[in-house]
Amino acid sequence: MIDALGKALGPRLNGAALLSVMAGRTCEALSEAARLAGAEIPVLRAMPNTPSSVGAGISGLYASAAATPEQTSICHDLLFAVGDVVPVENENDLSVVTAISGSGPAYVFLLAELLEKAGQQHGLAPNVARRLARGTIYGAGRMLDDLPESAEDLRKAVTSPNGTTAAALAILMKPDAWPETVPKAIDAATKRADELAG
Ligand SMILES: NC(=O)C1=CN([C@@H]2O[C@H](COP(=O)(O)OP(=O)(O)OC[C@H]3O[C@@H](n4cnc5c(N)ncnc54)[C@H](O)[C@@H]3O)[C@@H](O)[C@H]2O)C=CC1
Ligand SMILES: O=C(O)[C@@H]1CCC=N1
Repeated sequence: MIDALGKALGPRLNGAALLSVMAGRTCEALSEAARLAGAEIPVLRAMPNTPSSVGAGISGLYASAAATPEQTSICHDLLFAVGDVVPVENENDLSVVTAISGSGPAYVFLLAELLEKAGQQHGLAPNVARRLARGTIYGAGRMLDDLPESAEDLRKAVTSPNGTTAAALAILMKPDAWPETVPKAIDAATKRADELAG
């Protein structure tokens, strides 16, 4: 697709910079595609995420050496219009950025799905379970954003001694549960981003 796009746009690209949001595809491969299409242009790569659609995105941004500070600044501002921007110095880091924040909303949505289903299995009406699951994730996200405490400290503050949270976390924090599966999932997504480089 990028090759076809290059062919169509090539002659008009000179003087421009290319900001790609494609997972995996490297600046070098994109520069080469543009070069084949007759344009020598600097390439920058961003990894945004879907919360950008509600102005709450977070994007990793990498500028190849060929990009000018002005081009980098324009791309930063473009992404900043829909959320926060984290510059990365090494292009390779975009793979783990993709795994954490690019794909990350899906992990949170999965948690929302599972909380909602569990609530229903315990007899809550679907709309009640849905409101509770979504409201909880929204509120916890707000706390993470607004408060200076670490995620660990916020978790501990919810966990009353010998209470309900401790009972749930004893399952989720078993060594072969989230502490093992979350890093494994991030490894798999990072590896896939590397593979998508081609
Ligand atoms: N979905 C996400 O949260 C994010 C996706 N990306 C990147 O955005 C890109 C698109 O991802 P998605 O939107 O998830 O995929 P998608 O498969 O949902 O959307 C791709 C769209 O491109 C269209 N398309 C495919 N080939 C085409 C062609 N030759 N000419 C014109 N249109 C064509 C398809 O019909 C489809 O509407 C990928 O490179 C992905 O890595 C980046 C950050 C986040
Ligand atoms: O799933 C994907 O490959 C893309 C990249 C990040 C989010 N969606």
